Amino acid sequence: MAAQISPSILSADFARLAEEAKAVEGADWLHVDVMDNHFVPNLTLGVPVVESLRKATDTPLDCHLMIEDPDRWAPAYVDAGAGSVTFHVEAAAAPVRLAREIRAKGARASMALKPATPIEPYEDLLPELDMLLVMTVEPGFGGQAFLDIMLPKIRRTRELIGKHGLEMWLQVDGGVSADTIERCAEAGADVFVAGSAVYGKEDPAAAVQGLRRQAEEATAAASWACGH
Ligand SMILES: O=C(CO)[C@@H](O)[C@H](O)COP(=O)(O)O
Ligand SMILES: [Fe+2]
Repeated sequence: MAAQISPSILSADFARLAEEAKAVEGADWLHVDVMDNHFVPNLTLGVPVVESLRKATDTPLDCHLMIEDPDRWAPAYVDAGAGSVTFHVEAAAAPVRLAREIRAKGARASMALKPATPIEPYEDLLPELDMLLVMTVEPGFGGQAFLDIMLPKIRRTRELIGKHGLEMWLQVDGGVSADTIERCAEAGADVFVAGSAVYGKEDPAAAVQGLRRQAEEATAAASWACGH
């Protein structure tokens, strides 16, 4: 699968969200960070904003829920028009039931791991998911430095996906930029969230294309992608 870029609107101007969403058309996804000031110490947006964004752009919405009780709220984001819904395993009471519900409602189901959460206890859940998100910063804020110490977890997750012969995607989120995206791709990521590295640039659409090119070149040279 080709590398996919998902610009995070957390780094956009919230007073001009429709324009900012249009500024990255050509991206594979638009990453929407939902924060509730409980699961993370920051507050962003909710279902009504996602409904409005859905009407403002043709780019599919990749909703990253950093909220408590995703079991209750995640289905509402599918109804609001999200094409992919990511919940945090640390917050979910019943991750398998929730993933099945998201899929049954017609969206891609994805599960996120904070930096201190290992992948190994969740190996058996992977077939229930369309994507696994390895956080490469502590969730809560854009513009943080990439955590290199997450690279081994990305590698181990890619190995598990290969071991089970799954088609699922592996997303990285946090500090992904022109300086770090190649390391992520080499380690096995194939969906890249980038906030400040896209919206912090003069030409966000060109930044998306540049990141995609770098990721694709690094993937082509990576051993995990041989035969893909
Ligand atoms: O989920 C989060 C932060 O919790 C991210 O999606 C950030 O919005 C990414 O921003 P950058 O680190 O790329 O600036
Ligand atoms: Fe995110």
